[in-house]
Formats: sequence, C-alpha cells, structure tokens
Amino acid sequence: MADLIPDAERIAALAQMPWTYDEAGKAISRSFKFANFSEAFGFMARVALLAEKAGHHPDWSNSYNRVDITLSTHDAGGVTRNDLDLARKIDALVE
Ligand SMILES: C[C@H](O)[C@H](O)[C@H]1CNC2=NC(N)=NC(=O)C2=N1
Repeated sequence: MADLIPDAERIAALAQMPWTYDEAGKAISRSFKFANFSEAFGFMARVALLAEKAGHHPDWSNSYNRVDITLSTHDAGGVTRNDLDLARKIDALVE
C-alpha cells in the first residue's frame, strides 16, 4: 500500500496541477467539460484504460458533457503518490 503524502508535499504538488484538495474527503478532484456526451464518454474510456493499467481507479460521475473525478487511495485513507500519478496521466489526455 502506498503511503500518504505529507501535507506540505501535497500542497506543493497541487499548486502545479489543476486539481483541488478536499480536506473533508481527503481526496483530490477535478471537473472536465467536453463538447458533448460522446466526447465525455470517450475520455472516460481512455481514463478507464489508464486506471486499469495503473491498478488505481477513479471515483467519478458523468452528466452529459461533464466528468467529475475524485482520486484518493482508499486503503491509505487519503492522497498518495498513486493519486497524483493518475491525475497527471489524466491531465495529459486533455492537454
Ligand atoms: C486490491 C487493489 O489493488 C485495491 O483495491 C486498489 C484498486 N484500486 C484503487 N483505486 C483507488 N483509487 N484507491 C484504492 O485504494 C484502490 N485500491
């Protein structure tokens, strides 16, 4: 199991990333918006493949053209390097 990231390290990492930390949920999240449902669902399919490869999976929801993703490491009870790594890979899909 991955270790929780120390607060200072997490804050420094997130300052460079378009994800926000939810203190209550001990997770990071980002919303993505697309032109339509097809684009959103295509994105979700790509994220699903990344997640399977990483063995690390998003908590997410989809409403038409919007995808809300939350990442945390359930076993560790918070944010680990696995969450930041997956977030960066997801970001690279929409760059
Ligand atoms: C056994 C398996 O590796 C674990 O259940 C993994 C699967 N994917 C996971 N994904 C996420 N986001 N957090 C986890 O703690 C987690 N655990």
